[in-house]
Order: sequence, then structure tokens, then C-alpha cells
Amino acid sequence: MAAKLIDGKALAQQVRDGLAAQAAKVLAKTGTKPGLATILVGDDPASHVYVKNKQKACELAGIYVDDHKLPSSTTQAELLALIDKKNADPKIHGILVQLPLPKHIDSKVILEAVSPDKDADGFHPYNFGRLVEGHPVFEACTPKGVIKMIESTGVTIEGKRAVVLGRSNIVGKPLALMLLQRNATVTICHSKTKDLAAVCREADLLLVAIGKAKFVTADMVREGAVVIDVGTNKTSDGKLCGDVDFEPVSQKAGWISPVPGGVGPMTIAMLLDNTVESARRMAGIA
Ligand SMILES: Nc1nc(=O)c2c([nH]1)NC[C@@H]1CN(c3ccc(C(=O)N[C@@H](CCC(=O)O)C(=O)O)cc3)C=[N+]21
Repeated sequence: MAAKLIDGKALAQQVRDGLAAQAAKVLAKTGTKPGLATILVGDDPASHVYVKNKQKACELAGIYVDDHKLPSSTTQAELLALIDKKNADPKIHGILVQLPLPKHIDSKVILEAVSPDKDADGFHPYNFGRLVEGHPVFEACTPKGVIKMIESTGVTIEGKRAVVLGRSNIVGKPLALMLLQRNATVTICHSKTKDLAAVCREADLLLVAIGKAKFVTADMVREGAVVIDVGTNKTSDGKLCGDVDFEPVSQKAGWISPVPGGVGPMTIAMLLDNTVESARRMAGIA
């Protein structure tokens, strides 16, 4: 049986429509729009495209964009000074420092300099700690988007076996914690996991973020499972390709998300969601 498609693009559009209404409420109550500062250092073409897409999505949702493009020669001290300014600016409710940063800048120091109250990416250790502790404030955008995608299927998370492939700080680890928070039984797999295929076959929910093109094959998937593909690999002919071997796996899964058109658009929608939520908190809107 063919799996049903989890259409991340359509779901992201729904989320963004809802956010536009929320942003309008913030504007009506406070006289200012929710504001996102975007900071991009250097000239990586992919980063410029990503930031442009995020800015466009903001503008469509009625979020003010405060754009900062800095040369790759920017020093760590200069970047820290800009972040301090944005931390103190009442028009700004979220701060995005696009990654990767140039090698001479320590990303850990930079991400810790962003005020936890404006951490729309959810990357600050304070917000990571709040998630571990079970009282999240800002949740990282990609895993938050994955949760919304699972919820959109109507499949309940509670009591299910969730297997997360990958343990990065920006996807695998926070995603595992978000699933645990929702009472799934969670297994995290990584490069040293033994009998990986057998562990994956146990999964009612299989969440894949390992960064290897077409790594998950049909024999690793339980009949009817929800499969979400966080991978963004480039094929030799330059096409975007997920971590899941889509065609054969979609014959076996119950639900599957594509790449492109899956997690990527939801990541952007969640950045907007965090920004609007932050503005609502600061404005005292319930
Ligand atoms: N501070 C920070 N926060 C981030 O969230 C962040 C970052 N740095 N650095 C880079 C990664 C990457 N990322 C993507 C977001 C959306 C798509 C996306 O929408 N992709 C489209 C297709 C894009 C295409 O066709 O190339 C899709 O999957 O359908 C992809 C990648 C956010 N990142």
C-alpha cells in the first residue's frame, strides 16, 4: 500500500497564514510588528538564499525584518557588539544568526550571546536546558517542525516507539526530547548503533536526520510507520535529496514526508512561529 504524503509545504503555508493573524494582533495591541533580526556573515551563496527565503516568509506574515549582512572579515567582537544591540532593541523579538559562521568566529560563543528571550532558533543552552527539564520556551525550529508534521497525520505520539536517526544538537537530540515530552518511547541511533536496521524496524515513528542520501531503505521500515526525512543532501547532478530512499519506502510506510517540500518549509515556518510567540509574550498577549 502506498503511504500518505506529509506535505510540509502546504502545512507550512497553513501555519504561516495563522501567524499572519497573530502578527496583526500584536501590531494592533502594541503599534509595532513582531520583529526578527537576521544576521548573515560572509558570502556563502546557499546561506544567502536561505536567509532571503526566511525574510520573504516574514514579510508575507507581517513580521518586520531587520536585515544585517556582514562581510566575512567581520571579527567576533564586532558580531558580539551587533548581537548586544539587537538584544537591547525593543523592536526585535527574535534574532537569527545564520549558520555556518566563518571559521575565525566561535559559533558557540555567538549563540550564547543571543538573549535567551530572543532566541528564535532555540539554540541557546538555556533553551536547550528548558527542553531537557520539560518546560521549553523556544524550541529549535527543525525538530519543532517535525513534531507538527507528525501531529498533522493524526497519529498519536503518546505510547509509540519513536526512533531518531542522528544525534546532532540542532535536530536529533532536541527532537528526541520533544518526543519524550509527548510520552513516546524514544531510541536515538547513531554511527555506533548495532543492528541499526532491526532498531528502525521497531519504529512506529521513524525520524531520520543523519545526512546520508537514501540511507533508509524499505527493509528498515515497519509496515505503516510514520517516516519523516530531515535530510538535505545534494546528488551529483545538484538535486536536493533526503536521507530516505523515497520510492520503495513509500510503498511500505503509512505516512512519509518528501524532500524537498517536507521539513525544510516547516523549519522556516517555525522560525516565524517562534518570533511571533516571542512578540506575544513580550506584549502580554495570551
Ligand atoms: N541559525 C540557523 N538556523 C537555521 O534554521 C538554519 C541555519 N542557521 N543554517 C542553515 C540551515 C538550513 N536550513 C534550511 C531551511 C529551509 C530549507 C528549505 O525550505 N528547503 C526547501 C528547498 C530548498 C531548495 O530547493 O534548495 C525544501 O526542503 O523544500 C532548507 C534548509 C535552515 N538552517
